[in-house]
Amino acid sequence: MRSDALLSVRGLSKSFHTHESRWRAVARLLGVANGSEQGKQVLRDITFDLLPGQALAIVGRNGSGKSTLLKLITGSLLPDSGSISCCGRISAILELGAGFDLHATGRQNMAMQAALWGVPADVLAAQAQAIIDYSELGPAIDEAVRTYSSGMLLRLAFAIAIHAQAELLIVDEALAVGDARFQQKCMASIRAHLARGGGLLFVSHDLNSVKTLCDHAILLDGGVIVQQGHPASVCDAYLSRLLGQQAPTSGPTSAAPGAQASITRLLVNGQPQRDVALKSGDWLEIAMELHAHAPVDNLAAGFMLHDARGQDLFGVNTQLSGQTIRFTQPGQQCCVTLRMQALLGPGHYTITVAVHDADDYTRNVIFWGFGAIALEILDPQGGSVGHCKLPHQLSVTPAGHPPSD
Ligand SMILES: Nc1ncnc2c1ncn2[C@@H]1O[C@H](COP(=O)(O)OP(=O)(O)OP(=O)(O)O)[C@@H](O)[C@H]1O
Repeated sequence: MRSDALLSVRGLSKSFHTHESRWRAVARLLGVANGSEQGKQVLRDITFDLLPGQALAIVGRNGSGKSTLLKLITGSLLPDSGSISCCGRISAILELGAGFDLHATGRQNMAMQAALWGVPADVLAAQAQAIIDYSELGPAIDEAVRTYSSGMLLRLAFAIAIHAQAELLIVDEALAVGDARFQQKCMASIRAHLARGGGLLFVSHDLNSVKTLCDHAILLDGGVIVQQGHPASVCDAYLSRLLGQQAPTSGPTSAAPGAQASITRLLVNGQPQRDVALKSGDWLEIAMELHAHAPVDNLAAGFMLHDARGQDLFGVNTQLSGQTIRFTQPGQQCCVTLRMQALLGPGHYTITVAVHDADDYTRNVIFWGFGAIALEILDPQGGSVGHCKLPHQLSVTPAGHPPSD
């Protein structure tokens, strides 16, 4: 264990004994029966540390064990083996509404939840109005929680969790139900919590949120950690597994084994280059040549621009622009060309290139080049900040005299 860790998880394993007899459960608890013999093992030998100020994402497909891991950490489940140590209090939003008494009001639930997380009564009394204001629930705070929408449940749950001033905040999927403005407010509060040296454990299928919020990620598959590291590469590895590919392809183009077509050439501004530097406002051309190995219908070729954290900024594909790629016999070829004006702020970007089934990007994946092209935008003129460099006019005129067109 790292001495500076906020949360330390070592060799954690968990099985569920769904059809276990009472006698066998007793024998297992007494250590005279092997727990893994009969149970379904959902987590195996999980080890990681979470440091103060760190935001750690756990990603993985449905059933990979993410929620079980969070339940072990919050103590609502017990592990078969391994240890968990946390230097501080934990506040968690696991399933929205879980832990709330649906017949009690928001205000009453606030008091019950705070007590559950060990918030002292005087701290709660001092914080109560701030929690209510933060939730923006207004008079609904005195209505029964069973009448709340999922967005209102999130407002209450998050307001309580963030004001509990726990060292470790755990959020499982919940933020997705909030409206955009409340989500941004949650994100800002989480960042402030991290800046104060708190930790975040974040489970989400929304990879953009993972990449925006977290600085480290763990990929769970079949109950084991299969990769950990920078969120962008862990998210790429996760998508790779979902798409049935071995590993992210960031280098030269390659065809998936047995694919009905392959990419024979990928040119960036007419060159077989993978790194390109442009001035803001320059044009970028990506040309991709496809070669059929077998008849195939209904393919789409697409491009996604990401920022330096891997977050999606702009995506386009042939299906979205009403064009279909179809090969009726082997040997046929086509070229897909994207011309795009780089109306971008200075910085580093990547572009993912993919060819897949037009209706379902997880099917018939011919090629998926994560961040296949690295783009640097140079902007000697400056004049604005942010990812976009939109055509604009900014003027100062005497009051009452709007600028003329
Ligand atoms: N109480 C339980 N009894 C038996 N099996 C369980 C129980 N809870 C979870 N499981 C099983 O454990 C496995 C992991 O479930 P878990 O909910 O942790 O996955 P997850 O990664 O959070 O999935 P999702 O993304 O769908 O929320 C699944 O196969 C699930 O069916």
